[in-house]
Amino acid sequence: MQFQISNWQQLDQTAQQALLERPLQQESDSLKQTVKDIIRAVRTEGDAALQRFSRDFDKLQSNPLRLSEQQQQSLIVSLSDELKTAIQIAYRNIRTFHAAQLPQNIRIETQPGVVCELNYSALDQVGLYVPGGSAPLPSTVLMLGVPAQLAGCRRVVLVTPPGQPEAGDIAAEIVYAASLCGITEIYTLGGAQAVAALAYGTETIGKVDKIFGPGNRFVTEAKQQVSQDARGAAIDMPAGPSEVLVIADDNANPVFVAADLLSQAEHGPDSQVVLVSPSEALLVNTISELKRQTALLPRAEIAKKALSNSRLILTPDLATAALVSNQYAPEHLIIQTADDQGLLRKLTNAASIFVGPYTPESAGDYASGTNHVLPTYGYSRNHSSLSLADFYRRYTVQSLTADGMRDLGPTIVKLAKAEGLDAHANAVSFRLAELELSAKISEENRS
Ligand SMILES: NC(=O)c1ccc[n+]([C@@H]2O[C@H](COP(=O)([O-])OP(=O)(O)OC[C@H]3O[C@@H](n4cnc5c(N)ncnc54)[C@H](O)[C@@H]3O)[C@@H](O)[C@H]2O)c1
Ligand SMILES: N[C@H](CO)Cc1c[nH]c[nH+]1
Repeated sequence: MQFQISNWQQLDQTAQQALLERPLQQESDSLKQTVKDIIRAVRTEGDAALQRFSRDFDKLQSNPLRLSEQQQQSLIVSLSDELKTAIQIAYRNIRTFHAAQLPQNIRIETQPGVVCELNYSALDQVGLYVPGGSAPLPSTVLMLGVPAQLAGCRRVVLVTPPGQPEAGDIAAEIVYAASLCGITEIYTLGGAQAVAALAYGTETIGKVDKIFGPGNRFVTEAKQQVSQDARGAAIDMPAGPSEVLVIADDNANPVFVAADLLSQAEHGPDSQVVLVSPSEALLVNTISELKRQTALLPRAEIAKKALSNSRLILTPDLATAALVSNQYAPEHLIIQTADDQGLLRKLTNAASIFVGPYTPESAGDYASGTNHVLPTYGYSRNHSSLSLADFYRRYTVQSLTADGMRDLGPTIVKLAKAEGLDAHANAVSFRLAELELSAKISEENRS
């Protein structure tokens, strides 16, 4: 494994930009076409296409698609009590953090007789994508299932690729986590074809309103494509291959830093890990640790591929390290420095931040309570981490009394005329005329 330290100050702007590019951007055209073809096939052939893709990509000779209640129960009983307890603790913390995010309806009288409301209502049908190509992720079930349960979505569908192709089964941990979240509609299906099935529906799988969840590049691209079609489905965010940026100085422990970098490198070959430091010694010591720890990992081959896309960047100081991080806009940002709080104030673009030597990213990945579904590819510049609010739709309600119309009407007429939209103006002025007439009639009746 070869590692190279790049000196930020010695690079010109173009080289700095190139250093912070994500690894997969160059193959995006062929990826788009592959995914487009898969979506088209699912839309035209339905379940038959799902069976074909399950065979081609997931080595399933035939896919029963829906996991029966009986299969779910037998998977759940196969799980050890210890693992069930760990999943329950994670469920509890995630639920506590998300329950505190309950959105509040607003009702305001903006001026006398003019009442405006902002209301939240739970999305009706949601699809949860739980990755399973490289490793089954029951933690992702909790990150998606807990907010769907708290919001009270009527239909919650879970799709995940089969972990054991011979059996066609999915991991027992996934089914148990789903049961805690009250989810029973589960399909053994992954990739772009699962996203297409959720967005458009097939003979077996009913269409949903919004699709949530992370996934590899095929899943992420499919989500983007279906969200651009009005007949498709909304999506949460582009949550693709995992990435982490660590800012560490001389105070950091290279053993911890290397372990944190590897925790994301082991996700998949297209993950990216970045270390930014003003300390050359820390960079050099972390490289030794990366080599030592990688050799001990069961997923060493995957981690090595991801590490070939890694970046080790020497900056003149921590302030520059913060600028590099803001430019990269990482999904996860870990800071381990002598002045974590001071640095925190300079960090603008990161989806989830982990502060201090005892806060590994793994805490948020599994059990602290925050959501691990996060924007990647630099989208943390303008997208947020998943929260309870994402499982609702917002809508407004308004009501004007006659007095409210009398007061506000002339303003609306002026604005509509200024835009040259006479029908808009008429909708108000006809009412104002009617109000004036009925006022005149009551006046006459009184005298
Ligand atoms: N950003 C986040 O919030 C977040 C959270 C958790 C995981 N992740 C990421 O999710 C990803 C999970 O990826 P994964 O691959 O393990 O599982 P996955 O479930 O996302 O993808 C597996 C599916 O990809 C499809 N596929 C594989 N090769 C294909 C090909 N050549 N052509 C078409 N389709 C193909 C198959 O249908 C397979 O079922 C990782 O990259 C991980 O880093 C991200
Ligand atoms: N690191 C992933 C988010 O990018 C989430 C995860 C699941 N399991 C372990 N980690």
